[in-house]
Amino acid sequence: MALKLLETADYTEMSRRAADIIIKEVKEKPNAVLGLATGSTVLGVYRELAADHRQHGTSYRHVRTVNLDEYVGLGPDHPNSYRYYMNHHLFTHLDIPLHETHVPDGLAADLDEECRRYERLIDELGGIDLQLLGIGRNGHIGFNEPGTPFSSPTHVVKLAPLTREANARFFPSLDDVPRYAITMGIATILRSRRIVLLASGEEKAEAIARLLEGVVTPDLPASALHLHPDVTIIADCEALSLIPKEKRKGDAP
Ligand SMILES: O=P(O)(O)OC[C@H]1O[C@](O)(CO)[C@@H](O)[C@@H]1O
Repeated sequence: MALKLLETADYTEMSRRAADIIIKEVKEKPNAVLGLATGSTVLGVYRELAADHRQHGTSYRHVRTVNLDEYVGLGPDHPNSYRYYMNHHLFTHLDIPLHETHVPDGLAADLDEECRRYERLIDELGGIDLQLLGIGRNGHIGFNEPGTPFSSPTHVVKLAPLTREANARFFPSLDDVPRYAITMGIATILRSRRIVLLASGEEKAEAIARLLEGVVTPDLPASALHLHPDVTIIADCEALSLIPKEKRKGDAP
């Protein structure tokens, strides 16, 4: 199945287009299950959702959310935990009940059981209607690093050096970046009914070029998306800078 590719002029337009898709989903299905991501790329989307909620009153009262991942060892009060990030950047700006928002528990005593609980939770919610994804420079989605089997459910992962280095900008030093995380697996992500992947900036150009080459391999975790029937990639010019112009419109190979 072909991935749909939407090129945008810049980060702002990328964020607006993604927010529009989410807002439409929530209007059509007020109790939608949204799969959410963290990182820098999606921040603009969350700003757009917050602004739309303030200005137009789109309601999230019946929406449920599940986040992709969380660092092992960081709790909700830690400013670098993904739970803290989500509360701070999105949930407190919407009318969504906090108990309907879910992030893996990075402090769980039994991490394997936490992974199993998270899988059960997603099933009990009825599955993910719309999953938002960023992409790592090495092509990771969630924290599924190169080599992760496509059949993987939610699991504990040892973070790749490149990922720890890329995320060190949020921490006092590289040493403070956790070495492990819990992440939805690739199989978990692929069970979502619809997927929207965002990419912005030149540092993502290589990963996007490899993804659009169309080779499906665990060396590039995002390439698993070629196996899904409904994926839209929204990428700005810089993220598409390694793709010839004539190949940037419509369906990717
Ligand atoms: O948007 P960023 O900060 O480049 O991160 C890309 C991806 O990496 C992660 O932050 C994990 O490292 C994902 O959650 C995110 O989608």
